Amino acid sequence: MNTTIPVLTIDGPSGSGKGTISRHVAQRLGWHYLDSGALYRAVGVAAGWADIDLDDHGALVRCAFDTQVGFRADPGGELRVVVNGVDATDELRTETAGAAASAIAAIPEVRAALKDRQRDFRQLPGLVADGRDMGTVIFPDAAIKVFLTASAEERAERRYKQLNDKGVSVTLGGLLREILARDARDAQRAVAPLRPAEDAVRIDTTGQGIETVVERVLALVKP
Ligand SMILES: Nc1ncnc2c1ncn2[C@@H]1O[C@H](COP(=O)(O)OP(=O)(O)OP(=O)(O)O)[C@@H](O)[C@H]1O
Ligand SMILES: Nc1ccn([C@H]2C[C@H](O)[C@@H](COP(=O)(O)O)O2)c(=O)n1
Repeated sequence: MNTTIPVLTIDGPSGSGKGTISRHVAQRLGWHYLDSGALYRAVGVAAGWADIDLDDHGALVRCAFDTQVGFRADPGGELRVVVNGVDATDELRTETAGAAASAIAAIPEVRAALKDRQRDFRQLPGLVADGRDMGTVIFPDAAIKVFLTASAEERAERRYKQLNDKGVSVTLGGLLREILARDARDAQRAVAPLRPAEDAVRIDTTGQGIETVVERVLALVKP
């Protein structure tokens, strides 16, 4: 593992703002960005395209090894995710894809299959990596580790607004149930469960705007 390249890990539960904050911070620092959840989502979506049953662990592990995932910025600077040659960005962001990703992420061999791919993102001048186990398993030597939280109610409201803005019809109650179910599965699995690294700085973002949180994280990098 290359330990000379700086890494900032940002872990936390669904809707805590990991992706948003990580992208802003990476941009401000001029560092690379790893959306590790997109890899799990991509495998889940690719498995769906191939009609693989979520109980067929052997086929899911092969799918994790075989699925090609590419990241590229569109002309507006938005990150697009290409799965096996298909732009799957919108499909990856659905709650169905999130739930499938959470289910396959509980399979230890799937996690092992994706480990090196995540570590390959560690490139100069530095990396901001977001997920569930960035600080605990993938980059345990990271210099700065953040664990973002927010109340489940606020996370559901954020997701509700995000989906409403996209014209997706959902209910707040349904989103809250999905978030709580995903939190429980991600935190209770046997391997690499969602939890803060012992040396992580915990930031509760409830009631805090994006800019405030970005500045709090940047302050850890440039004390
Ligand atoms: N501090 C914040 N205050 C208000 N809204 C926020 C904040 N952080 C993120 N958001 C909004 O909440 C929504 C979810 O954020 P984001 O997708 O970054 O969360 P996430 O933790 O990466 O979720 P997931 O794990 O499901 O991918 C987005 O619409 C984002 O703009
Ligand atoms: N490092 C990671 C990243 C993601 N997962 C799993 C668990 C999540 O519920 C799911 C989707 O992630 P998201 O895009 O919402 O960040 O993928 C994981 O286990 N480990």
